[in-house]
Amino acid sequence: MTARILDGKRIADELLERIKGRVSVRVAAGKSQPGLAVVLVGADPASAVYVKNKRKACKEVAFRSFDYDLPAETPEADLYALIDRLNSDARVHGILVQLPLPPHIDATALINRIDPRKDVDGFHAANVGSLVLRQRGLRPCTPKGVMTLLAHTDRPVRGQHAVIVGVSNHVGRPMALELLLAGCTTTSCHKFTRDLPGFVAQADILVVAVGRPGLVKGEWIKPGAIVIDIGINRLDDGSLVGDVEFDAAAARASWITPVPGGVGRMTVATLIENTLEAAETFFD
Ligand SMILES: Nc1nc2c(c(=O)[nH]1)N[C@@H](CN(C=O)c1ccc(C(=O)N[C@@H](CCC(=O)O)C(=O)O)cc1)CN2
Repeated sequence: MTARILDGKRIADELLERIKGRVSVRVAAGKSQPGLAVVLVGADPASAVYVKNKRKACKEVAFRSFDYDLPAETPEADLYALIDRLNSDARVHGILVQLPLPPHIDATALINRIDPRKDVDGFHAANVGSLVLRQRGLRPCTPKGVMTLLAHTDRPVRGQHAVIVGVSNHVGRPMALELLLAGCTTTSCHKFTRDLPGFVAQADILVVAVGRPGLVKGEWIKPGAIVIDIGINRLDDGSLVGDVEFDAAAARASWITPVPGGVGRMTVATLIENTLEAAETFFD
C-alpha cells in the first residue's frame, strides 16, 4: 500500500476560506469584526515563524490582529497587566500567548489569567476541564485540527484503536481525549512505555507528538493505518522533519500527514476557527 497524503495545507486553506465567508456575513449584519491578540515574549526563532503565520492568517480572514512583541526580560507583572487589559477589551475575542515563554515566567499562571472565553488556544484549566467533561468550551488547536484532518479521510474514526505517542499537556493528552470522545479505543504511550513498537503496531490511527526525528520506524506501522505526525524537528541542514520515518511509513499506511504541510498548518487555521467561535458563542 502507498499512503494518500493528508494535505494539511489544502484543508487549512479551505477552512480559512470558509471562515472568511462567515466573517464577511457577520460584519455585513452589523456584528463585530473578530479580533485576536497575539503575545510574543522574547526572540525564539521558531516562535517568531509561528506567530508570523498566525498574524498572516488573521489578515487572510479579515480579523483584527493586535500584536504584542515584548522583550524576553519583560516582568511577569507587566504580562499580567497586559492580559487584564486584553480581557476587558471588547475588540478582542481571542488572546494567545506564544509558548515557550522565557524561564522567569510561570506559563501556567499566565495562561490561567486569560478569560477562558478568550482562551483560543484552549489551554486554560477551565477549557481543559470542559474537554474532559465533554462540555462547551474552547479546545486545544492541534488536537482539534487533527480531528478535522481525520474527517477528511475515507476511514471512520469511531471504533478504531488510536495510539497516541506523547502525553504533553497541550498536544498528546488532549489528543487522547479527543480520540476517546470520538469513539476510539485509546492507548497513550510515553517515556516509560516498555514496548513502543508493539503498541504502534496495534494502531489503526497513530498520532505521534514527541519531537524526536525518526522515533517511529516505518516497519512498525500496521498496514493500512492512518499516521498523523505532529513532530516538527529542524535538522542541521535547515530542513523540517516529523517524528515518523516518512517514506517507510508511507509505504504501509493508508493516509499520512507530511511535515511540513500537515498538522502545523491545521493548528494555525484551528486557532482562527476558535477565535470566530469565541466571538460567536460568547460575545455576540
Ligand atoms: N500558544 C501556543 N504556543 C505554541 C503552540 C500553540 O498551539 N499555541 N504550538 C506550538 C507551535 N505552533 C503553534 O504555535 C505551530 C507549529 C507549527 C506551525 C506551522 O505552521 N508549521 C509549518 C512549518 C513552519 C516552519 O517553516 O517552521 C508546517 O508544519 O507546515 C504553526 C504553529 C508551540 N507553541
